[in-house]
Amino acid sequence: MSAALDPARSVIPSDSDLVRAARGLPVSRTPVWFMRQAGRSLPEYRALRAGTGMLAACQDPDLVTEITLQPVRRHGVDAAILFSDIVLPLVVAGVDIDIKPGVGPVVATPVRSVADVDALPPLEPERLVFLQTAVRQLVAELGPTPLIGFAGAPFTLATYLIEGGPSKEHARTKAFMYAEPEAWGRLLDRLAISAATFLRAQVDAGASAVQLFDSWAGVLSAADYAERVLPHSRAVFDGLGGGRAGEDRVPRIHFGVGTGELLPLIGDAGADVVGVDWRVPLDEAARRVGPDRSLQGNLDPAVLLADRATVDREVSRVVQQGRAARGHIFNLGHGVLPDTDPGVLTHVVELVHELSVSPARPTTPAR
Ligand SMILES: Cc1c2[nH]c(c1CCC(=O)O)Cc1[nH]c(c(CCC(=O)O)c1C)Cc1[nH]c(c(CCC(=O)O)c1C)Cc1[nH]c(c(C)c1CCC(=O)O)C2
Repeated sequence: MSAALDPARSVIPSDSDLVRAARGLPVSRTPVWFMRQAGRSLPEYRALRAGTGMLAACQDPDLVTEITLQPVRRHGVDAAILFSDIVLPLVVAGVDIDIKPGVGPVVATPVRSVADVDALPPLEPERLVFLQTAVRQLVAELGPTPLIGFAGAPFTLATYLIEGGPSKEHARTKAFMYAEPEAWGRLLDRLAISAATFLRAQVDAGASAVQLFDSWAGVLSAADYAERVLPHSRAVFDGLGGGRAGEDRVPRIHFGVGTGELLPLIGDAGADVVGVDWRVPLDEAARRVGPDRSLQGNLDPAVLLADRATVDREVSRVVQQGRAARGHIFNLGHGVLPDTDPGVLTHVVELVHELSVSPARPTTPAR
């Protein structure tokens, strides 16, 4: 059952287990949600999306609301994540991008020169009315369950703009970064402003936490990341406003794949929570990130395709290793794979809760 439907867990989103874990406060049980929890693993998603393009769906507040709620109802996860996409701020600003099924974002005119960078249209906040409508509707429907807003980080968005689509090596992106440092800086500055605008709109409308996805940052060395990328990611968080970590601002989660060597830096960019993929165990990740930040992760999404005994063993290992962190939000190490059995996801939510119930903060009110 979702927290929204469970009267025993009458909390407000800003005091939910997710927000508390992000701040390193005691929780009633380890909060759990899944990256890509809304999407093709759910038959109700496939039914609702039939006949509507991905980018059209993301700009329809009623569809966004319904799709975002589907996994909360079905799995009883501890957070909703807004149904959207990292390229949406670019699309809304007028950049010609399509999301091709089975491929990902494809850019009609890739960014390959200083002139291309300067020609990128800015994101006008007035164009985000649909987004704020969706967030407000969601906050009303979700009750005590927090809504996570998100944006793509400047580097990861730059990879799509420069490559023109998904890429493994990101060779053109790196070549541009090395050969055109000034244009690179200008591109990432612009992307940081648009990401901050996109996040700000969601927070102003009531999102309880934000996640900045720098999915492909792991292709960089720590030195290049620190010098050429981190300052721009930090600018996104700075542009979001609010004070230091605490009650006066929504928690910030920062995630990338293959970032084992970058974990301390990812935290330094301004995160309260560092997202970890499956490559680094959470106890080791906690050492790398230090005592001032919480962790999110990190079950290998492929484990969910294995037998039940393997799932249970791996879930319990992740819960156990997560205890080394200041706070732990259970998640996968990357998004739900489309052919995942949704029943297994529901089982994982129940198991994480069972394994982590804490007597220190009972879920039913004391008499
Ligand atoms: C790199 C990236 C993208 N988009 C996103 C990232 C960062 C996260 C990550 O590292 O996976 C972020 C994203 N995209 C989507 C969400 C929704 C929220 C959630 O449930 O996590 C989020 C958080 C929906 C989506 N975004 C997309 C889908 C699938 C489209 C569909 O259902 O038709 C969904 C549910 C499309 C998309 N968009 C993108 C890709 C690679 C794809 C997959 C293409 C495919 O395999 O068909 C770019």
